[in-house]
Amino acid sequence: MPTNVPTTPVIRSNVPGSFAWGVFHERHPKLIQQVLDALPYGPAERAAVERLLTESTTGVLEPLGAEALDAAQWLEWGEGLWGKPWGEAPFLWAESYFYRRLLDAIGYFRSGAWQGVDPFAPFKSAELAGAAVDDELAALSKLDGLPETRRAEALLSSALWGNRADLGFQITAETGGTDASDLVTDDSELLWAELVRAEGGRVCIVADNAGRELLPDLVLIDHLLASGLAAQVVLYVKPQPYYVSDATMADVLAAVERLRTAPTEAAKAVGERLWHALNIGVLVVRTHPFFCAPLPFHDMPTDLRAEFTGAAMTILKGDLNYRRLVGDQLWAPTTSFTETAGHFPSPVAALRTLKSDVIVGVDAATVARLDSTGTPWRTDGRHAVIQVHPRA
Ligand SMILES: O=P(O)(O)OC[C@@]1(O)O[C@H](CO)[C@@H](O)[C@@H]1O
Repeated sequence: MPTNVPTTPVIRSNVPGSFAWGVFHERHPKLIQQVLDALPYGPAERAAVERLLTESTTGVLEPLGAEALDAAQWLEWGEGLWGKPWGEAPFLWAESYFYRRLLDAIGYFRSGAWQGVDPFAPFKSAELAGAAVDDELAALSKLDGLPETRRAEALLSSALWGNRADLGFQITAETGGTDASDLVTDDSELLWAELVRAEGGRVCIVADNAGRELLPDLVLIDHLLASGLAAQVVLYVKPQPYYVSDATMADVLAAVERLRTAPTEAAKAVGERLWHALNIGVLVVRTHPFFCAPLPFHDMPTDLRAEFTGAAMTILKGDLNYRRLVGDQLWAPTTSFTETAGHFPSPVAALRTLKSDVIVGVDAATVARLDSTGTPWRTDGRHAVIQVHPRA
């Protein structure tokens, strides 16, 4: 690259007052407290969690212990960063490592009683069992009477705004509510057109949060399969607990069960169809270690790239997947989506509510309007995008 071309700054968490700084210094302390309150960890786990909080706010990056199965992998990913303050690492990298170290601290991977116990399960279960989910499932019955396109639009919209139900975000969100909403870029027509164009193909969905986000995702998946727009859907989930409420296979099973045991016929029927779809392999759930890697999708390994190649469309849900798709950098918001997401191995769509500084693909007039409000529109979860990079 010529030396006089300015590069877009990578986001780091070392600027006091910035969103990224707040995640480490405001959100994580509250999260740690909630984790310690939610399960009766013993003195060793509690002390390790407290040490992690101190290290990640005032200390330097320490590598995983040599006994960890992924120690060598992380040593490589963190080359040049070990021994430096956490805030000097890219925000995307540091946050990902924080969650890996949290699992380490609570003994998730060590053989012993806490092995495999999801530290976020109490929050995820409470949300799934809550009255808000009852209401959302009951509302499904109303969709049955709608014309096909209205129904499809409603399902897409629920999957999009379901992304606001992110338990990590809710720890420090000031708005919390689901009232105001603003779709700052809306490529939904293009998304449907692309799905129709490639009708009967394989659609990949890279999930984000469990519970109130995964349920509408599953309902959308049911629609894609039932309408024939997709012959097969591959749903990608995290291989381990991550970013508080990110969906794992256990969360998929819990959500399907919640649908199957719902009090309304419409929700039950979706649950039954999804169960059957799993049985016959038209719905496949997959995972890959890279989904918890601290890197952008640009750097995905060859085997994962091969999985996405040939998909009719890949739909990426949520804020973190967006950051990993376009790069966790302070792009000018008018930078084109295709310029930043065009590296993805299949046509790609982002369904994301805005909960971090990264944003591309917004027209100048909209940026000016949003900036003039004086509100933190990039991070307050009240705005969203549907962005598509179609087939050439
Ligand atoms: O990916 P998601 O669930 O939509 O959002 C993840 C998130 O809450 O975590 C990060 C900060 O911790 C931000 O990118 C974003 O606000």
